[in-house]
Amino acid sequence: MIPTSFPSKEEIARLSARMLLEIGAVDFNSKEPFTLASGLPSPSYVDCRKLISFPRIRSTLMDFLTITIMRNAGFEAFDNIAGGETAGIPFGALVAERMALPMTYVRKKPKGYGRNARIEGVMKEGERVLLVEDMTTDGGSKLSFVDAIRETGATCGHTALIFYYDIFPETIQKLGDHGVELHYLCTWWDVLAEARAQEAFSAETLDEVEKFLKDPRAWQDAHKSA
Ligand SMILES: O=P(O)(O)OC[C@H]1O[C@H](OP(=O)(O)OP(=O)(O)O)[C@H](O)[C@@H]1O
Ligand SMILES: O=C(O)c1cc(=O)[nH]c(=O)[nH]1
Repeated sequence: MIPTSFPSKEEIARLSARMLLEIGAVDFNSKEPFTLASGLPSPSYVDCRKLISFPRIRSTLMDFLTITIMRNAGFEAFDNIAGGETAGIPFGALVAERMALPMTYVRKKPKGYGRNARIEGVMKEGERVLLVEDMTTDGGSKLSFVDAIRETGATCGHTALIFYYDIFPETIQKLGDHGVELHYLCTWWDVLAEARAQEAFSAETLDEVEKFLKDPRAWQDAHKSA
């Protein structure tokens, strides 16, 4: 069903951060950092894939994402919703259902056999495609997905996701230079504020994470061989 009530951006961010914390989708470990898709280390990791297993939270967040897309980009702005392999696919399906639009998905790489496609489902020339993903760190995967969509002759000027790192200042610029606008529900700053309010992790852990969030490149340089 198409959502018709529009909570404020701030309320959406606060509630989304709380939901991610409540289901244990947020992990902090500065002693054994996570390796990101970019290959770089991080003391924090958000696993939005877990959301699909929690129907109440999943449904509320997908309503929030649909509202955010319509409020920011327009109510009739898209013809086709594309999920990014892998984590973006279920969210793409859930948003497409809410917006009553066709759905497709984009592979990270051509399949290698069969049609050797990167786009699955039907995507037509001239269609306005919204790329739906779970999250973005530095936007690298989004550029590749958008390029695959554009190769079909469709247009793609927007990507919508649940979680945006918001610590690499060049991310929005990089996407903007590629003609892509970013829409999201919450960031590390929302999660950190909520984690502090709830005392969800030790103060020492949160201080170390904040150090990373404030200067991620310096933190990564110091932990590259960790
Ligand atoms: O490159 P960015 O735009 O900053 O986003 C980071 C990517 O990392 C995750 O995917 P991952 O490579 O872990 O694959 P998965 O979706 O198959 O789990 C996530 O789903 C994003 O696509
Ligand atoms: O950049 C990534 O690979 C990444 C970071 C993160 O916090 N969560 C995730 O699923 N991927």
